Amino acid sequence: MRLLEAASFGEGVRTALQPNPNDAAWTTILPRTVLIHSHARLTNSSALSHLMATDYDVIAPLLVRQNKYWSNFWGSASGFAPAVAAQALADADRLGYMRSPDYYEIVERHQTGVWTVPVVFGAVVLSERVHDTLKEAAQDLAEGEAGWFYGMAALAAHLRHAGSLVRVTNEHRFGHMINTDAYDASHLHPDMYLAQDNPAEWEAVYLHEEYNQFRELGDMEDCTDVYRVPALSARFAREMIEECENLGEWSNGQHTDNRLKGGYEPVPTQDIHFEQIGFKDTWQHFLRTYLGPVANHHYMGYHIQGRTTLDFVVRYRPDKQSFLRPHHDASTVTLNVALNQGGVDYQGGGTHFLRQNCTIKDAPPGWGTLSPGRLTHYHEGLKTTAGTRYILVSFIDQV
Ligand SMILES: O=C(O)CCC(=O)C(=O)O
Ligand SMILES: [Fe+2]
Repeated sequence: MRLLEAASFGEGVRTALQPNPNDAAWTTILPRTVLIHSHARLTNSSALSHLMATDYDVIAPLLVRQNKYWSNFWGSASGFAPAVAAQALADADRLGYMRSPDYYEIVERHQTGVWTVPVVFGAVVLSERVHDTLKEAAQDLAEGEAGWFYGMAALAAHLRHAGSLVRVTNEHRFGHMINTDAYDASHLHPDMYLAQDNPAEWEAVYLHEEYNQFRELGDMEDCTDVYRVPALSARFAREMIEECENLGEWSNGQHTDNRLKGGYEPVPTQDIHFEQIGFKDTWQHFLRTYLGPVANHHYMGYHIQGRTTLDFVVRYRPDKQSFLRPHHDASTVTLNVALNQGGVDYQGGGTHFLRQNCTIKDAPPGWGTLSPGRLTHYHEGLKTTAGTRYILVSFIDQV
């Protein structure tokens, strides 16, 4: 097997099929050619062997964006000029998407099988029988400039001319497509914002690795109704600090705050609100999807919808704001997540609950605490005596 990486469809196919003539291995026709786009994730480790076991001219595994209907095949298409191979590229230009009546059934795997379709993207296995057609399509594409879409559309036009059928199979779960529509390069860490778009990838990197064990963590001894939550990964914690420091627009910790509706903050911190770094939507998704089950487990009957009064990152420093005086939060439940390591990155600090007389201190980055707001858990931020302490705070309400 030979593995090739290419920046475009044309380049990839040309390199695979028209190789260096001095390289003897390249002059043989390969029994199969597999094209895989960087957005395709074949998470089923048997995906390729399932596909190789078939003997179709062209077969693609069904790959769908997570929680979406967007997939790597078209159920139907308009604009093919039949049997005019020379016009393949013009065809690709004219090609129009049409949804077939059974599209949803196939995407949701209510019906499984092998389906004949006009065009596929993402990942495709081609038999040696269509080698020449693949070569023609590659020759059609100008040096390096044709992208994946035109490449695959031109290939589909050539295959149609040659009488070869393009198929997609949903007989197995093969994997999914990455969604980069919302990728915003203006963020320092754009992937951190894609929790909703690519949940599997996001969870693997940004959710705490022990998240699923939250049920095993009971009430904290001597700290009634306060719960430790394995919320976010250490990498999330680091990147969140970097994202905030990259923006650098920390408030000055004064009572007057024009980011707030009333313009007044009774218990001001030096902070950056999630609106300022464009993280609000992602955070609401996190609360609904991941924190909701935790809150409902510990505080029976409490369902988080993603509504909060404020979400922000606080920065404590001995020379700037170093502590926060006792107060009640404007929340029903507060989530307070450590973003860096007490005893290492800073000295002192911690959350002290006055009525319960307990202190949460030196939690590892990514670990959070849930505590009731407004009435029972009067608390303060203890003095940071050296270094910089960062925490993420979210004031959560059910309605
Ligand atoms: O420093 C802490 O852990 C407490 C922070 C806090 O109470 C708040 O931001 O409302
Ligand atoms: Fe607070």
